[in-house]
Amino acid sequence: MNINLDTPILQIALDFINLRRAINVAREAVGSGVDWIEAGTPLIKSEGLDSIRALRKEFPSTTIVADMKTMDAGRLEMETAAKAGADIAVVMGCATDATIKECINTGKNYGIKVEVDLIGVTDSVSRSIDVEKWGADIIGVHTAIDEQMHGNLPFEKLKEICSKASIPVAVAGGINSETVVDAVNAGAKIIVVGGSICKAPNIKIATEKIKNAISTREKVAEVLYKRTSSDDIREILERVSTANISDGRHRLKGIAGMNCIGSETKMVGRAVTVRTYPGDWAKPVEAIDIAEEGDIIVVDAGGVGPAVWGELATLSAKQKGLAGAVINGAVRDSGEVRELQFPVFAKLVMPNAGEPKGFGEIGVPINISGITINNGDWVVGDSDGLIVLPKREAKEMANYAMDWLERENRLREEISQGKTSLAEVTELLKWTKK
Ligand SMILES: O=C(CO)[C@H](O)[C@H](O)COP(=O)(O)O
Repeated sequence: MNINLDTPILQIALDFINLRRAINVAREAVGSGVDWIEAGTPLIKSEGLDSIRALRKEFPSTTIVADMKTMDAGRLEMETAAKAGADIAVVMGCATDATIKECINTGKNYGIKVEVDLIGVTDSVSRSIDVEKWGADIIGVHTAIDEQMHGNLPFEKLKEICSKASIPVAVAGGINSETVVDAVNAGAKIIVVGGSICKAPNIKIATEKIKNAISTREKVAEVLYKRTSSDDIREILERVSTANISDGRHRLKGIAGMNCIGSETKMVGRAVTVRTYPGDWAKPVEAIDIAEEGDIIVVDAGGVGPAVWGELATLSAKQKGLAGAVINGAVRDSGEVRELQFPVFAKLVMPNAGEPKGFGEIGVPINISGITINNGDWVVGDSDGLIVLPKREAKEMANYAMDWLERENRLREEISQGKTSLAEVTELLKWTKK
């Protein structure tokens, strides 16, 4: 095959574990303008090289890329990919020189192109020069999905690598309809897009958006398929659910047994922690004045009454622009609190308050239902309950949560479009433990 470099090529990366889902998405994407199809590494690992055979059969005239991510045994892996029907196969740039050379020679022997993926390579510019010298056909500039969760994108070295390479450069790693323009402007000839097409509820619209951005070089605004690199994660946390955050963090435990008073249950903010004693409402109320706009007062009053929070505290917190309150103890005036439409999560509701004695502390680590909360940690509440994001890990947790939200958007669409079930769509039984 010859690679036509006149216009950038759009390659879809099918990062599914399930071949049937992958083929359905590929069908829609190719029909909407995707040029090349990549069998993603998770697909090849879960369904084997049969995934390449199936794609070849389904798309006889489309270029198929096998993202083998070869690290060793270069000859065998390139040979089997070629025999399964791949046109291009991928070896890792961080593999040994011997493996990369073996892949390139095998590619030449079997008539497939070999791409060297520079994921994780420290000196990616000099590695790209070396692999071109050895006869590689494509250089892949790539930011790993896991790295994307820390806010990294593949553009840092892209321009320099493109300017030095005389073979095509492919770029991958969280490309969406905005960043694709940066990729093309930097000189990338092959644009690899996984999530922002494969997780889209509407594959046609998602593909066309990216195709348009490539051809016009104008960014098409996107709210999903973005990862934040800053600590200002409020916008993401307002979009995702506590379930998304939990799933993204390997089913992280939330705080159970706290109910929200009122219908306004979504709450996002940084914790101002308060440790007090049953019924002593002095420190919780003092904390309202210390807190800043958007914060959440999180009180540990031992999980028992009398009440340490009520209508007037709620009104004060609302007026100050706080985002909510969590009371591991009791709340009163629930009717009035509800009317104020301010999220207050509490363990108990009772009529009697205690006295403001002034014991306890503000801004100290507290523990509610086995979950530690430090002052400044992010807290998210919704109709499922509460979840805490430790401040040092919050950015990454928010990005993973967003990824889960995007995946569920796609699954929801597949379930409703196919009038089928979650088990059916995901082939659940096939992928459960044997
Ligand atoms: O090879 C991959 C991961 O190693 C992906 O296929 C590639 O990163 C494209 O997917 P996304 O656009 O979701 O980053």
